[in-house]
Amino acid sequence: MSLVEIYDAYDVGTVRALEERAFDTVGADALMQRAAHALALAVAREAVSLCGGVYGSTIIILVGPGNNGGDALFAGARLARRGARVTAVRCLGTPHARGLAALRAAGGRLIDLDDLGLDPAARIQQRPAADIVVDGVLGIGGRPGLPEPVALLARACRDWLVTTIAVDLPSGVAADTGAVAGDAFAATRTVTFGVAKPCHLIEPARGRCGEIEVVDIGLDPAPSEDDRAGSGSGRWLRQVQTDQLAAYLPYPDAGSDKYARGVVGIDTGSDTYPGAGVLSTYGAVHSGAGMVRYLGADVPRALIRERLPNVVFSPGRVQAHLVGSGWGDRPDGAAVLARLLGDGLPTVVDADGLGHLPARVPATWLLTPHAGELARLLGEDRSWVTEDPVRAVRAGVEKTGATVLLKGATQLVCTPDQPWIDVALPGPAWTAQAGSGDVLAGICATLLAAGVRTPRAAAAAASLQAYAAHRNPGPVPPQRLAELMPAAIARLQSRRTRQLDEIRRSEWTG
Ligand SMILES: NC(=O)C1=CN([C@@H]2O[C@H](COP(=O)(O)OP(=O)(O)OC[C@H]3O[C@@H](n4cnc5c(N)ncnc54)[C@H](O)[C@@H]3O)[C@@H](O)[C@H]2O)[C@@H](O)CC1
Ligand SMILES: [K+]
Repeated sequence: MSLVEIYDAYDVGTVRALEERAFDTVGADALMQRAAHALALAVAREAVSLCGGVYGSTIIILVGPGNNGGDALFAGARLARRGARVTAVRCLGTPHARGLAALRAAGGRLIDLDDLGLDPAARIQQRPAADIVVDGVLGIGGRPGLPEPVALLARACRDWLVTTIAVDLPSGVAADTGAVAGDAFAATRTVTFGVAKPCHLIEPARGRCGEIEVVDIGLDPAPSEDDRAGSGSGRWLRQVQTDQLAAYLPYPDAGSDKYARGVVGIDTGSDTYPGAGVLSTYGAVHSGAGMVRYLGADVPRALIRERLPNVVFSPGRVQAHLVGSGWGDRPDGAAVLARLLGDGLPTVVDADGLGHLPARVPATWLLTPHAGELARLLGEDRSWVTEDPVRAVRAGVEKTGATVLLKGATQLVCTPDQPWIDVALPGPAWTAQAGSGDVLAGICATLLAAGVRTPRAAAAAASLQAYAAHRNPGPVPPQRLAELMPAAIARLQSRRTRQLDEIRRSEWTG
């Protein structure tokens, strides 16, 4: 998956509300035909690249009992009319009647899943005999998980790397949470309709989607508050784009001094865990702070003094605080946080600091837990967080009043009184390593000290780290990745300059 393709995602209830409105204006049949048309085009493009054309390509259409299978069957009919050899495979229940009739009329055929000859006892399944598989088993009406032997087929397609195009979403993933409870299809490409759904943005489901294509079938792309409220959960996720990241970062101008860029006060690390203090300070220093004051324990202090001569070690004016990373069991933790609460400054609380939070904190405070830390904060199991990270990050905000950045494969930012949840740019898997979170906390604090609003600072910091990691792939240690941050910021600044030039030009010509 490339860095960013899609922007807003809505839960199934909201999508259903949008569809209801479109039924009234365009009609259900037209919606399905538009979906089938877009799907057939995507499959045809794949057939051209794999087989040199649609004519003569072999396509298997996997169909379930709902409209997802209907989309797939109508697309199969279009492809059969262009000379593809199309076989539909009945996977669950009774296929969409009109879709099946259209496929048959175009020369396609229907077989049962048993006819594919999968053997549950075999260690290695036969390769499904198709150039392309279209997964129309389950869409937004699907419950997570796949019954056998559909699960077996999903595994066979995945193991043989069969080019698989998912209709709306890969069957087996949970549309609203992004969870993958059991087996699910792993698509090469997912063609989704109207708007994206949370599973297209949240891991592990996102990793099953391959390239994602959102096609316009006539749904309103901007649901109203009523559409969202009607859905019960009202999930609205917004994927940060690289252009937005470039616009969110603070850049100094000729009149900026160190206070305009921001002074960060850091009390992280401990004599037992000095590395966290060093790394969070690296993060702050390399993401553009005007000045960093390190006010933590002696051992990290000595290490920082050796490595970063620009860091100041005396107390004084600061514009944002960062605490908690690598504190370990710190007896005065609660007292430190209570004192900071009185300061009224934006404050990042990371890692061990989260165990000392006052009952309520302002939304200018940013908590940066990973799944285990958020679970502890909420008195839940870690799995409660990972099975539905959107629910969990919202619960974190409700419990504390703070803005919460939930770290992990997908990084979510939730803040009080904002109806959507920001999804940071996805980073490469290499960023999952000890120390990444400490560096990230430092970047967050720098952006807060520069005056960036807390939720925006959190989404931008997490996205900046992912962006830098994408530009420097491989097992780059966190301190080195911090050192690569200036080049990433410079690149984003050039991008921002180009954006502003374009805006000015269009204003002149427009
Ligand atoms: N509603 C609309 O306006 C449009 C819907 N479209 C398509 O329709 C899809 C939604 O259609 P449906 O609501 O019919 O839902 P699905 O096609 O997702 O299937 C729901 C059916 O599958 C069964 N089922 C669900 N999970 C199961 C499981 N784990 N094991 C066994 N059976 C299971 C359900 O009992 C139900 O019968 C969308 O994803 C999209 O592909 C498109 O045609 C575009 C327009
Ligand atoms: K599907």
